[in-house]
Amino acid sequence: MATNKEELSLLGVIGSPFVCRVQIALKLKGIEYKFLQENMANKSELLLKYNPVHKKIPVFVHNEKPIAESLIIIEYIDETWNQNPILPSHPYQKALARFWSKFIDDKVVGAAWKAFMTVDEKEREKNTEEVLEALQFLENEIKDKFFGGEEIGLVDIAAVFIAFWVPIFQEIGGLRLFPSDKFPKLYEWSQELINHPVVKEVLPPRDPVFAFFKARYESLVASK
Ligand SMILES: N[C@@H](CCC(=O)N[C@@H](CS)C(=O)NCC(=O)O)C(=O)O
Repeated sequence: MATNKEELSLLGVIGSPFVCRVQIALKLKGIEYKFLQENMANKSELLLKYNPVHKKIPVFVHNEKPIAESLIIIEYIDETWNQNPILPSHPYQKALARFWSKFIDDKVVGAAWKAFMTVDEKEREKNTEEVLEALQFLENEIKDKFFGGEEIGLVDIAAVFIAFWVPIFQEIGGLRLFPSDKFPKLYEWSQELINHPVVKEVLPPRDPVFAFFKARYESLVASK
């Protein structure tokens, strides 16, 4: 547990899947922290100071020491606070968890975003195909309730983007990014995840997130 001496803060915005990942990890550990709301249209001095390389959120700050990149932050949290482990202890299982969470960032996040944020039909199709191909690997990978087994682990946290954000992009963009008939196991997993009490508490309310991305999509369509 964080002691009184620890100063913990998280720079982020509500509605970011990467920030949400860190919030899930902190909640699973039962760690209290201060949430510092960032303004992405006018990034704060603090963000530029703490993440001068990427200038992105989330940034987790532990006693004035900043850490960037959601998956790296989660590993740091897991190594710093032992309760409710997020990564497996066995080196091989740990390597697999890292492999699949990186796979989600490399193969799903970018392609899903590109499929959604374009009006070019060819781009949509190409990126949708990439997402479907990647999701098939994940569909084959689920053996238990969660990727982490009976409990939520690193891959589940990384994949919250698939469970919560991808269906929003799918609906707004009229895409077939995450069809439940094609990925029944992944769909069932996604429902378990978003209804898990910890995740449910941390997830942003769907309606404003939906409205935010819809407005972005409509302005993209209008600009073409
Ligand atoms: N790989 C990073 C991605 C973080 C990211 O893309 N954050 C977005 C918000 S959702 C951001 O800060 N964007 C600001 C920018 O690109 O200037 C992570 O996992 O933390």
